[in-house]
Amino acid sequence: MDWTPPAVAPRADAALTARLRQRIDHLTKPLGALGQLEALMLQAGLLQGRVDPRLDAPQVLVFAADHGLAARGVSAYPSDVTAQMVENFLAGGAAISVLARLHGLPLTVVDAGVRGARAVRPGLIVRPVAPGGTADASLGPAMSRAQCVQALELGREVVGSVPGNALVLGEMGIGNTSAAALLTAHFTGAPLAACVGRGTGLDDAGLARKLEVLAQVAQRHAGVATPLEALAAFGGFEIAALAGAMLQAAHERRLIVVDGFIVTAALLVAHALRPAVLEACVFAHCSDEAGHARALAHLGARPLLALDLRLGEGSGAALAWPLVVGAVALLDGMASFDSAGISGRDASTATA
Ligand SMILES: O=C(O)c1ccc[n+]([C@@H]2O[C@H](COP(=O)([O-])O)[C@@H](O)[C@H]2O)c1
Ligand SMILES: Cc1cc2nc[nH]c2cc1C
Repeated sequence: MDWTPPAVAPRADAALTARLRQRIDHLTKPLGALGQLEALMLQAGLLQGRVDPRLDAPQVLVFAADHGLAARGVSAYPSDVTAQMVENFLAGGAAISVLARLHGLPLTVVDAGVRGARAVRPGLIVRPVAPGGTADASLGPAMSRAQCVQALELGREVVGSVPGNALVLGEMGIGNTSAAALLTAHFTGAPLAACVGRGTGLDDAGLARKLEVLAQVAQRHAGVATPLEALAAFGGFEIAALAGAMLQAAHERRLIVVDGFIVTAALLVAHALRPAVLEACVFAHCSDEAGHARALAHLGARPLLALDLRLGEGSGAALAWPLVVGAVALLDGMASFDSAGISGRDASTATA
């Protein structure tokens, strides 16, 4: 499949790493006492190429699309809910709407292929790759090669159209834990059964049926070779757009706050194409959905939170956002041992 991802070069800057480490270690706290936030400080500084990273015009982007495979009864909810939730996002009543408002983050919803027609409004980008969503992956590829490239490019363009240097990414799409499970099994090598979960809340019988259907889909597409072939085989448009968005964001050295299972599945694709995309990624939480922990382990990721969330729509990433803000603010605003006249560790050994 012909598509060249944007360049995402790894940046191993030993001098800047040493300066950041020095700065972090001299803040007025016991060495290492800010734990994972110190790793975040270092990451933000390296990403931006400066010892004093800043968060500028952060944005929430939620990519939405429908899945043909939903017709096979793999979700606890009907596909209609995708379009209905898009309206809820825009009306301000969804979890992500509340959290984005709370944190002063502009929310943009991207219709990458949600069933039904909708008018363009502020906060909504309508760019369906196919108006009805993806095709049923149990019958053939969820999307054509051309559609796959179109969705990847959509994600890139959306990122290019919004300001700022940090993105909180989410998704919405009934059936998309199925696509995410298939992608996770494909990219991590974990057994499919370990990657398939209850999604929106299937009962035991529903989960067994979902696993049966997904095993057929995996079997049908067992020959997929490249990352883009896997993405096209399993879908969906919102996942492909997210992969494109993450690659573009990493290319521009924007910070990406990764939400749950589905956004991480999109990252598996992006990572397979450009491994250095991880340098831009902050992992918000470990979802309750089976398979997310596998994907995170494959990426060597350590998420900030574990709240048993399984909502999606960027809600976990928005909940973790204040931790990112906190880390950057602490790096910027805390006094150093020298500036505050506080005795460092060396003083205790000197008097011992
Ligand atoms: O982000 C997650 O980890 C997550 C886990 C389970 C479900 N979801 C959300 O639920 C929808 C997909 O669930 P399902 O059962 O329809 O495949 C989709 O809109 C996701 O945003 C999201
Ligand atoms: C109501 C509802 C809200 C959601 N938000 C993200 N996925 C969702 C799935 C459902 C069913």
